[in-house]
Amino acid sequence: MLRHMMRRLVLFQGQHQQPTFRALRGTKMKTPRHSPGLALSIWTLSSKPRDFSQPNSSWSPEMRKVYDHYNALCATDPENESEKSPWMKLPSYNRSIKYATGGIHLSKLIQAEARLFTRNVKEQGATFEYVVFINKEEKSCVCVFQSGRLLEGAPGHVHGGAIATMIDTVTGTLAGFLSGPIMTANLNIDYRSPMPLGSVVLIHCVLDRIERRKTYITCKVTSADESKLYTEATALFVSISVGHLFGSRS
Ligand SMILES: CCCCCCCC/C=C\CCCCCCCC(=O)SCCNC(=O)CCNC(=O)[C@H](O)C(C)(C)COP(=O)(O)OP(=O)(O)OC[C@H]1O[C@@H](n2cnc3c(N)ncnc32)[C@H](O)[C@@H]1OP(=O)(O)O
Repeated sequence: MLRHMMRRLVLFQGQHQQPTFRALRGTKMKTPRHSPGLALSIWTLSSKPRDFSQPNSSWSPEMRKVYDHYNALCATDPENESEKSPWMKLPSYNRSIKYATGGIHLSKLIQAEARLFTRNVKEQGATFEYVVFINKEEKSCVCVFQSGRLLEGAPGHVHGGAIATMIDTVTGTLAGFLSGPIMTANLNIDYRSPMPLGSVVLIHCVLDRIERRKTYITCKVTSADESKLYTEATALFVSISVGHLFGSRS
């Protein structure tokens, strides 16, 4: 019975509205009989995932203002409907695997009820509040990020590891958007000035270049008005087969 249910699972990538990783290398995939939202769940969690990129009451007026600005850029101009905006807002879920088929490693992951690191605290505003907007034409993205009280490092300021987490997440999101399944191979960070805890910052990322399996992204973190530079980074992502995550190197 369990095996039958497992076969009906489909692998999801959290940052995209549509399932993108349809197949694990070496495993046969079946389309679920029901739509993902209606499919039987083998765990007790809601089958309708929460989109964390929606505004919530923990957001400061500044966070909301910057979000509204980029969200408006995503809208199609009503006077020129044939021209689609290059901007799009990415939805964000707290689990990358929702319905998946696979072997023992994958079922262990499910049993562990894995959650995305940046979205695993229920209390809104306590840790990472962020939304990523991608510009498809420019191969760039901007993330609006509000740090919460549980991310303190130096007194009153954001922990360097939390900043690195956000840089990895946003550069990785852009690299994944452009190149498909990837993993971080290298991340270089220069912390230029301390980031006040609770502040709203922008994480700007742009594609530098793609060489074979390597996608290079550059990143700058600034204040919301872009007058202050907090952090600079470069990141290298290497394209992988999804099987790489489950022990296969093919
Ligand atoms: C399916 C994934 C996506 C899931 C998304 C789910 C949705 C979730 C939603 C939202 C998330 C937002 C996004 C988050 C993103 C964060 C991602 C992470 O943090 S990943 C965790 C940290 N990273 C690791 O644990 C990697 C560990 N390392 C490895 O597995 C391997 O070393 C790997 C894959 C990086 C490369 O191994 P090889 O065997 O496949 O390939 P080789 O041949 O070694 O390298 C290929 C090329 O890359 C260069 N290279 C490799 N590592 C390098 C390095 N450290 N520095 C410079 N070059 C390197 C090599 O020299 C080679 O270059 P030449 O093609 O020959 O020119």
